[in-house]
Amino acid sequence: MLGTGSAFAKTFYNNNALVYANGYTLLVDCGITAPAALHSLGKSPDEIHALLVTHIHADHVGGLEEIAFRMKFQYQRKPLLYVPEVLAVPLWENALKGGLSQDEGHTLEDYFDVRLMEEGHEYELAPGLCVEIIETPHIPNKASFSLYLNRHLFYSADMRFNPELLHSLVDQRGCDTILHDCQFINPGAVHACLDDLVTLPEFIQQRLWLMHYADNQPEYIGKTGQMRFIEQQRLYDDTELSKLNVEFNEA
Ligand SMILES: O=c1ccn([C@@H]2O[C@H](COP(=O)(O)O)[C@@H](O)[C@H]2O)c(=O)[nH]1
Ligand SMILES: [Zn+2]
Ligand SMILES: [Zn+2]
Repeated sequence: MLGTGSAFAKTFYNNNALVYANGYTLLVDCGITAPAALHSLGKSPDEIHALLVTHIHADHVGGLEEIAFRMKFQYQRKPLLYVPEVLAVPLWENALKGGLSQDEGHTLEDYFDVRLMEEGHEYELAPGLCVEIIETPHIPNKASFSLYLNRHLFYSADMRFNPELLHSLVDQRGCDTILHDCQFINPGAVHACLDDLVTLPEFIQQRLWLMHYADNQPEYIGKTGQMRFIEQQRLYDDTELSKLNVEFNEA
C-alpha cells in the first residue's frame, strides 16, 4: 500500500496502491500525495508500467499531472493508463486539462497510452495480473469503480456500504480477500463506516482489511471486530492478505 489515508488525512498518504506481478508494476489511483509517497519508498514514476483510475476525486487522481509531466519530459515515455470508459472524458476535461493542456499536449492520449475498461470484462494487464472493474456506489451520479483482482481480491474504490455485493463476491465468486475503505464517523454517507462494517458476518470480516482511514486510526486499533487495518508503505503478498484473521491470530 502506497498510502492508506482518507481524503483529508495528514498523517497518512492518499489511499493508493502499487500492485506487483512478475516484474510488472501497476499504480492503482494516483492522488495528490502519490508522488511524495513514491518518493518516500525510493521509487521513481519510471518504475510504474501502468496506472489505473477508480474515480475522480483528488486523493485518487490529483497526482496524475505530476506523473504525466515527469513521464513526458523527464523520461520521454507514455505510461499506460487504464480508465473506466465513462471516466475518460471527465478525467481530462474536469481534472487534468487545466494543468496539462499546452502546445505539446491537448488530449489525455498525448500524455498516456489510454486503455478504456468496461464492466463485465476481465483484463489481463500482465502475466499474473487480471483486473475486472465493478461500479460501486459512492457519490450519487458520479461513477466510481472498485476492482476485482485475479478473481480473488476485491479492492474497493471509495464506496458506500454494500453488504449484498460483499456477500455475492465471497459466496459466489471465490473472493478470499477484501480491501475496504472505512470511515470512523457514523453515518458513512459516501463511504462504509466502521459501525456498518462490524455488522458483517465473521466469515466476511475475517477476510477484510480496512483502508482509507482518518488520522485518528490509532484510537480504533482493537475495536474493529474481526477486521484488520492494512498499513501504508508496507508490502503485502497474496498469501498474507488471504489468510483468514482467525488463522492469522493463531499463527
Ligand atoms: O457528497 C459528498 C462528497 C464529498 N464528501 C467529502 O469529501 C470527501 C471526498 O473524498 P473521498 O476520496 O471520496 O473520501 C469525502 O470523504 C467526504 O469527506 C462528502 O462528505 N459528501
Ligand atoms: Zn478517496
Ligand atoms: Zn472518493
